Amino acid sequence: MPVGTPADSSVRGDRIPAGLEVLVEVPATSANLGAGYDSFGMALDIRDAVRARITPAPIDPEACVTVSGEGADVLPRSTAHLIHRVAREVLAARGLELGDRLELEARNVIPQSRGMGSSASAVVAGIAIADAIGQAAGCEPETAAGRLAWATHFEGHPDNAAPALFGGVTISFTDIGGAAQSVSVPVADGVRAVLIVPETRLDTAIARSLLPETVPHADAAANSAIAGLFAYAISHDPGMLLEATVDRLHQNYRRPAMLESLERVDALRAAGLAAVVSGAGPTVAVLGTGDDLAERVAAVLRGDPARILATAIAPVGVLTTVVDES
Ligand SMILES: Nc1ncnc2c1ncn2[C@@H]1O[C@H](COP(=O)(O)OP(=O)(O)OP(=O)(O)O)[C@@H](O)[C@H]1O
Ligand SMILES: N[C@@H](CCO)C(=O)O
Repeated sequence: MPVGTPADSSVRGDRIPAGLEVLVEVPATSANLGAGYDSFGMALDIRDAVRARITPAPIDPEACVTVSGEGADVLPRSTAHLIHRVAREVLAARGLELGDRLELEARNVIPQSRGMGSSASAVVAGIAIADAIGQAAGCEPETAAGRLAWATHFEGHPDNAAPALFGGVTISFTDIGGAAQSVSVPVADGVRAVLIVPETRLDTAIARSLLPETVPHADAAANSAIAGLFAYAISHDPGMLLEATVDRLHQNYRRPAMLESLERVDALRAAGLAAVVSGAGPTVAVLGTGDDLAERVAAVLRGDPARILATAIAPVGVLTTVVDES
């Protein structure tokens, strides 16, 4: 877990300006992208927005978060809310205690528990809010590596967090020192994504519990070749994306938990479209080119009730605006 260093060791909560307002906008993400289990990810042009405010006086810790849109009926309104919890923990590591003065207003559009990185987006929002508050209190900005380390600490794996932080298509890995790192891969002109989002939800923890402890060596070897091919196809030759998105590590093991999603993947791939399970599912992502990609997907899935969302790959990750420095 990273521990940010205050620029001045006397930095404490009383240095946080009352009235400070920060707006963060975080993209949805699609992880794995076929062969890149727990590694590949891409940012999507769909964003949750969170406004954070430092109140002049302490507020009720049971009612310090408002939520509209996705999850409004289930997410906590208290300091137990994921974004609140992340922001407080990151600030505490910098010696900054908020003392019940952080108010959040979340406007959510990213579908939750569907494989579109909603939890990573919430974690990244908390990290970005903490960083902006920390800087207003005199701390150094968090480094890119520090942000990714924090996100990995909360998420357990960096594949969704990296594109939510940095945008585009990312390849995350653990470096030889044991730290999460990521690199950005250029995306060839015209590559876009179509998401097929069902009403059903699947908890990532449940999807992960279906994976075996070990896989056959032949599968690992084939998967590593395809993972390398993906980096080439997405950046240089999108015509190879169908070949470059074959997975042998996770999708089939998870089939029992999302039969319809895997049927969609099979049907789309049989029609020549590069379809994969998005993250831990049950959303399906299709990568390809052409203005008519969504129509081609819809033609294969005719009569399917799942929502079809056409989106660009977002070139930038989380956006932070200090609205009022007070
Ligand atoms: N905007 C949000 N604000 C607060 N908590 C959230 C938010 N979005 C997601 N969460 C929390 O994360 C949980 C969903 O996480 P989960 O990892 O199961 O799915 P996901 O992140 O949408 O999918 P995936 O990781 O496969 O892309 C929600 O049940 C909720 O607890
Ligand atoms: N790589 C992760 C993404 C979802 O968090 C998984 O497939 O479980």
